[in-house]
Amino acid sequence: MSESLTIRRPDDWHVHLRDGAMLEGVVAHTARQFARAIVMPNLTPPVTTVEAAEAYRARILAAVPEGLAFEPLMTCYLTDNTDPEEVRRGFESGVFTACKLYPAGATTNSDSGVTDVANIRGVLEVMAEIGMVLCVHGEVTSADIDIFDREAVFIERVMTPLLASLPSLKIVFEHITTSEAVAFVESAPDNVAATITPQHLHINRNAMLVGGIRPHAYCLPVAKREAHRLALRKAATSGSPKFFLGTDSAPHAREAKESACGCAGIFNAPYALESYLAVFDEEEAIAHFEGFASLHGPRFYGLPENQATVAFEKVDTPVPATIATADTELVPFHAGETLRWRFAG
Ligand SMILES: NC(=O)N[C@@H](CC(=O)O)C(=O)O
Ligand SMILES: [Zn+2]
Ligand SMILES: [Zn+2]
Repeated sequence: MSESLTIRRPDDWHVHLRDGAMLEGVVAHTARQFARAIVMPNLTPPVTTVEAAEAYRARILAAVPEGLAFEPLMTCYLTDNTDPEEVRRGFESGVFTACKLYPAGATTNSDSGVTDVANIRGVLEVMAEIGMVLCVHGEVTSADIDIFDREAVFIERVMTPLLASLPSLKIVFEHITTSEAVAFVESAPDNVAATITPQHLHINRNAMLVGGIRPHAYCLPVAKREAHRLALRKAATSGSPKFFLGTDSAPHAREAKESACGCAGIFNAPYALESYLAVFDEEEAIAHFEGFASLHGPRFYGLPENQATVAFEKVDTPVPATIATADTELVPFHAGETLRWRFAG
């Protein structure tokens, strides 16, 4: 008998499901493992209205294979012109679960993002009043700041002043990649939490740059030095309710990644839970896996825990080199490797 593990069904608190043929090709990977997911709004055009979010939610649900119970939780893409009353209406009608702050120009499809948080002050005040979560891509975009420093500088220039001026706002510092972000979240009050991706627990910047440039290890925020990876592993496996699962699975067609100007994003959805569980196993912290994957997120968002359970078996699980969609192929995270656990559903 192989070793096995059963936990409450997890949720993914940060995922890119895209649209059209890509959505059709990727959504089942997420829906198979996760009960709910916070769906990122960085489509072209971005999801900025209640109406657009309702239509996108319907397209997602239509693409989920029959028999899978999956609830997409929609987010509102904030721009300099977002109307606070649209946000309130979307939250109160149950369409928007959170708002997403992309600093303009920080990442994929962030051109319509926010140029200065002062421009969304009215929106943030309404969010604090109604208890709505702000999801943040935490990187500055100034040309004079080195790409490896952009998260740490964001804490000083944006996060700290924002929290000081609106101390009750619920903030998720997403896909954190630095020890500075870990320390910031640990020392902040309970209304500040962070998501951590599988890739930032597994790889440092060498994985991207040593022995040749590896576009499939490139995402934003970019992987940092080993010391940061170790800080992230410690935080994720600590049992602290401030850290929870958010894959940031971000599929791009193979040819868009393997290019002279390759897109940022790692497609980790197919083996997301196996990838996280490997880390908890290596850190001898399997007892904290359920909290990270299934309990801390709903607690932070004020949503119920899932009732269903999922099981894992400790058996070798080879990850394919590529995964086909209708019109392209995707290279998954861990392509060609063997993971030690298998998600058994
Ligand atoms: N993480 C990434 O590298 N890319 C994401 C955007 C994001 O989450 O920043 C994408 O949409 O491709
Ligand atoms: Zn991001
Ligand atoms: Zn993302």
